[in-house]
Amino acid sequence: MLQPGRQCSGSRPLCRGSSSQTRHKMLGRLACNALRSTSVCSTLRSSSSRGPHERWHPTQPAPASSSSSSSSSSSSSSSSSHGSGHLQLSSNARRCIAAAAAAADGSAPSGSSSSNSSGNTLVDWVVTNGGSVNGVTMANLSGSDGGSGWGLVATQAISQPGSRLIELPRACQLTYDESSDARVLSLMQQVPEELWGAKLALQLLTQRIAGPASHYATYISYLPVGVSGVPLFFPREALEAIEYPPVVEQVKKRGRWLHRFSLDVLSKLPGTAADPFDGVTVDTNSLGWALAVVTSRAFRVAGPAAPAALLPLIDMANHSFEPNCEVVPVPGGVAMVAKKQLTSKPNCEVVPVPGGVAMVAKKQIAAGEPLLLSYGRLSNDFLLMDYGFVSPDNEHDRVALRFDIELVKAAALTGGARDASGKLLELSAAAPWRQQHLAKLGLSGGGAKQNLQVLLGGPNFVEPRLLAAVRGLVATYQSEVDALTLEVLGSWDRPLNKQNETATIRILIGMAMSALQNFSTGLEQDLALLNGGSSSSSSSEAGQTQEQQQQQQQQQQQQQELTPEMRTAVLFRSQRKQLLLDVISVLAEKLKQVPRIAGLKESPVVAARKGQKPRPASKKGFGSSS
Ligand SMILES: C[S@@+](CC[C@H](N)C(=O)[O-])C[C@H]1O[C@@H](n2cnc3c(N)ncnc32)[C@H](O)[C@@H]1O
Repeated sequence: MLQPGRQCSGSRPLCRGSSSQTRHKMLGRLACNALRSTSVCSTLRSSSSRGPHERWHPTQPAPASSSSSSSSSSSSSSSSSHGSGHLQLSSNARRCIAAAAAAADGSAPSGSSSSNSSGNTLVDWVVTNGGSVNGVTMANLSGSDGGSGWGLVATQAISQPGSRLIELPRACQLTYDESSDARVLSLMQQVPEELWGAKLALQLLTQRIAGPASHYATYISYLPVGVSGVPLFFPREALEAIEYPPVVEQVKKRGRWLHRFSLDVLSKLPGTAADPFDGVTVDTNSLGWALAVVTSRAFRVAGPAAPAALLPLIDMANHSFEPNCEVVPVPGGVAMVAKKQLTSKPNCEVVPVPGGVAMVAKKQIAAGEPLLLSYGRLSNDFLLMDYGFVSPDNEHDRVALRFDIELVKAAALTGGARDASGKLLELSAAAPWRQQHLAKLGLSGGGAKQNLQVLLGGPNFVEPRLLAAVRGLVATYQSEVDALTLEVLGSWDRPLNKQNETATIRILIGMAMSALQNFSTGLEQDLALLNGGSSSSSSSEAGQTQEQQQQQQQQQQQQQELTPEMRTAVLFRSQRKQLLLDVISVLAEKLKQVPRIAGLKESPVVAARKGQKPRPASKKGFGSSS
């Protein structure tokens, strides 16, 4: 599932992240993940090492490789100086990219020799192309804004919320519409709708390959060489170390699509009339780079149905959940333009001018303060997959579980759930009314409405749908469930009865515990890894053999040498565990409170046993039934 990019003001997220590292290492990893083929991996892995946050440079090859001997129009250049397995570039591609990079003098924040030293060129480019930049500059904030790489900073105090800091007319946005190259549009039609980022990636690649001829050459020279934090480029061991199937599967799916599309579609283009890439073969690596740039930076300015856009300069703003800026659409206008035939009467006409976008201040901002945007209310899954970082204490974070009745049954055992007579609960969803209940929640019955992913975390700690499902499964009688709306069943305020609520909470605890058990390590071990192996569990114990001690030392050394990707993977999974533990502790507290809930009745079974007349389930106070 790809996340839609950021939208303007208030709706979905807008931008996607970047960071960088060695391009070829990254590309090799992408291919490895996609192909799982040692030979291809080792071929692509031969790489030169580059520092983080590097940008394209005149001496640096483009992320597009020649089709080598198979391409008629892209005669292979001499092989690269980076080693025998290095990807070869067509001389055409080299020329283009070199010139594109030469169009800018900017540099990457790492301060490496190949990087731009300022963002002035990009600022100038925006202004030259009809945009405006007021009191903003690009800066390497070295993480002081909570981000990484380039950031934006206020050069003067901004006293008025709503002040336009950067304005980009349509001409400054890298996007596509019906007037774009028909060959690119035709390629885009072969991209599945949910991979919206890949469509814009194809457009980005045409501009990249066009080199200095591209209107966007300056902007492209500021794009990161690699997007290292994004798991699409993780080595296999780091990807597996994430240990969280919703992310790992999605990353693999993206990798597989990239590989297939480049092989089945893009590799066949050179030499044909359908080729928009000037004879340059766009391979998995090139497409992967473009996709990662788009998913980490693109904005969906015109809503999820319209094409995404790259917004030069604005996309240098780093993310915060408490941003001081936002991106808003600027309404279009009209312009009076001369007709082609000036001799005709009238010789002028009024034409609509499409709207642009602006980055505006949300609040007062002091001079020197970083300018930050929210990329959206994203869980760490999406921050990691699309932007390559995770946010600690992310209130939008959730852990996704797959709803499966067998897992719920196991969770009932793990959580020690009991039925109204005190016996261990034996759940069954077999009764038709239970199936209907689950189907109403989209958790059974198949069909388009089925979505088996349920979430833990967030303000309710448990997705209401899951709470409603479990309460329904635990209920003894159909009438208990039928009497209530799904909304009521999914609300913590409206427990069914004491026994049902107790068993429900125990099952939910059991689900969270089972999810924790799916990880191969505990939270403590992860924290120790992140802290360089300094946990008490890793200290030498008396009575250890020499071999054991050596092994332990080796482990500690590995811990200290966590690669950046491994570190990200371990950090991510440790946060999943922390979230699950938090959910368990809140649920345990709720469990304690059940006997104290004022007015909460006994289950009909217990009530009957105690000789009370069971009250019929009532809709009173619970809203209308659906
Ligand atoms: C739209 S770009 C922002 C500009 C980017 N820093 C650059 O150097 O080009 C998004 C990328 O910036 C980095 N980034 C942004 N906000 C961040 C944050 N809060 N923490 C860590 N990295 C962040 C990530 O690499 C992300 O993929």
